[in-house]
Amino acid sequence: MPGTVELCKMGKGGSVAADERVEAISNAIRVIPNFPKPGIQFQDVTTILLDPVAFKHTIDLLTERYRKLKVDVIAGFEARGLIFGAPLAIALGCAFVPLRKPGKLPGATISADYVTEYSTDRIEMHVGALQLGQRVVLVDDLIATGGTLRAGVELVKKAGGEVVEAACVIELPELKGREKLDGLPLHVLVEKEGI
Ligand SMILES: O=P(O)(O)OC[C@H]1O[C@H](OP(=O)(O)OP(=O)(O)O)[C@H](O)[C@@H]1O
Ligand SMILES: Nc1ncnc2[nH]cnc12
Repeated sequence: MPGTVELCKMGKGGSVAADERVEAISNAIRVIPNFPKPGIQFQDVTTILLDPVAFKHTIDLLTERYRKLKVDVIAGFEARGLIFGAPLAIALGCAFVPLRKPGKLPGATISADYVTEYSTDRIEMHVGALQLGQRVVLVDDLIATGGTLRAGVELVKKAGGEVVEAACVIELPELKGREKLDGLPLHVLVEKEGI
């Protein structure tokens, strides 16, 4: 997979080199053509979850990166960002804030609308989930057009937090999502073709 090694120069990490771990993660991702719409190459991360070694490599690589930064909060996007974000927060010993689809959070919320590769949607965050000035890393499984992450940045800013970086397991570079992030650092483990 071109580019994956360069995307993940961690120095000394676990006992397995970072590039080998990235390759194991990349190999564990299943591609489902034409889901949920014709023309979409769906990058299915549920097959990472079936492989405990690849799943652990994913959380370990992200932990090694964010242990070095001062991070107060990991914010993960429903649905698949919750899967990777929550164990990362545990590993870092910091708070986890879920960013959820409309109507799912029971308390008062703030929201931001966005457009993805195949849908229009909204994310919500609980009022009071973030404290003023907290340093936040946004986590999702994948960046495509960048609409979801951009909405996450908007939400964190509305709540008075500071987004330090965004982290995704997968980037679809052809969809140029990075360009929507206005220079926010984006850390990805694997690049894939999405269309
Ligand atoms: O960069 P973007 O174009 O915004 O697309 C990326 C988003 O799309 C997918 O979620 P989806 O909207 O399919 O929701 P789901 O995880 O609930 O299925 C993916 O998990 C990201 O959250
Ligand atoms: N190609 C893709 N695979 C998986 N999730 C996605 N979200 C947006 N585009 C996607």
